Amino acid sequence: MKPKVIVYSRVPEDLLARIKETCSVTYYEKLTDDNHSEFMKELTEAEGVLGSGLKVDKSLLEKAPKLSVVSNITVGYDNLTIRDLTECGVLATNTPTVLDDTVADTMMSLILATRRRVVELDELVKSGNWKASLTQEHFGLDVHHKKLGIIGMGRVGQTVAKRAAGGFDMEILYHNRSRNNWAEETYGATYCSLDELLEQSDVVCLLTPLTKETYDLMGAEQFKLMKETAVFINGSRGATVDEEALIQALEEGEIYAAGLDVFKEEPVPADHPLLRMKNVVTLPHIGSATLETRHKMAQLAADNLIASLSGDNPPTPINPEVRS
Ligand SMILES: NC(=O)C1=CN([C@@H]2O[C@H](COP(=O)(O)OP(=O)(O)OC[C@H]3O[C@@H](n4cnc5c(N)ncnc54)[C@H](OP(=O)(O)O)[C@@H]3O)[C@@H](O)[C@H]2O)C=CC1
Ligand SMILES: O=CC(=O)O
Repeated sequence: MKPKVIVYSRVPEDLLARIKETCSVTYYEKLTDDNHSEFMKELTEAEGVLGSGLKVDKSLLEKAPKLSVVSNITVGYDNLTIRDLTECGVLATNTPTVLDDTVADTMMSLILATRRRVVELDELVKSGNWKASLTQEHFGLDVHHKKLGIIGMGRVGQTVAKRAAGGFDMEILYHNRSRNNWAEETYGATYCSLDELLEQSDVVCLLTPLTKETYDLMGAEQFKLMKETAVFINGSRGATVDEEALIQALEEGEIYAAGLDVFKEEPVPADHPLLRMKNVVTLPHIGSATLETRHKMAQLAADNLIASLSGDNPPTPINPEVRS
């Protein structure tokens, strides 16, 4: 008999068909209040779940006694309490690497948009307010030959460094808990303490996972260390930033601008103060959202699910010790 799985996010048709070859699938394009009770009922029989964002911890695992794999269609896995999954013998998988280039492109777009005021100037032109040659008050700041500080020099961070160093002649600084020799040798990246990075960078790009350690990593103290001409870019998770402190830093001119792909509450409420600021460029958490990359991520998630359920080692496990 085919194992029962729940796919709880929208996935491309060809991949859904592939999963159906080996699994009996209950499919929800997304989880809503309307399908919640049906989903919870299906979960009691499910051996696998695949999608993005479902919070999985002990309380959910108690209601899913047959579950053996949770396949995330994301690289970040702050929605999963890995200790609980491992204790219950449930494999967790994610989708690293296949999205690095696309997410790095998104980060570059936020860097360029904030420093060169792309969105603000687009609005000026479209609103009919371009009446004469622009003067200094509308000029932006350079990106090329500036210092880029990457907090979280991992797979995505390195891919941003590649673009910034190779294409924009930027000098790369970085902060991790441990040294990244490869980034140092390949991109000439310099390891710094967090404070040094904040003090020296013209662009600060946050790309750590969300963990207990990185929750509110950027707060009032950190923004005060940044240059008045520096921009802050967040591609990690909204909860790595104290948004009140960010608003204050922007209002008081402690930093020049911010580019945000992620927010503490998503979707961000329409009346959020950050959305009223000209020097804030926002995106709706679409770092990896191109058709090509989202297909690759869903494919890897499907490979992880199918391999795990057939007793094979999945390509990208988070807690492989479950199988040893
Ligand atoms: N906006 C979007 O759409 C996307 C967002 N993301 C986010 O980006 C994150 C990073 O992805 P990826 O690059 O693949 O992950 P990696 O694990 O490859 O890189 C994460 C980096 O963060 C560093 N890090 C972890 N904890 C800390 C800390 N407390 N202080 C400083 N540095 C830290 C790690 O180094 P060390 O261990 O040495 O500290 C590592 O270099 C994801 O977890 C996700 O949250 C990813 C993809 C898309
Ligand atoms: O936020 C996206 C991810 O893949 O993580």
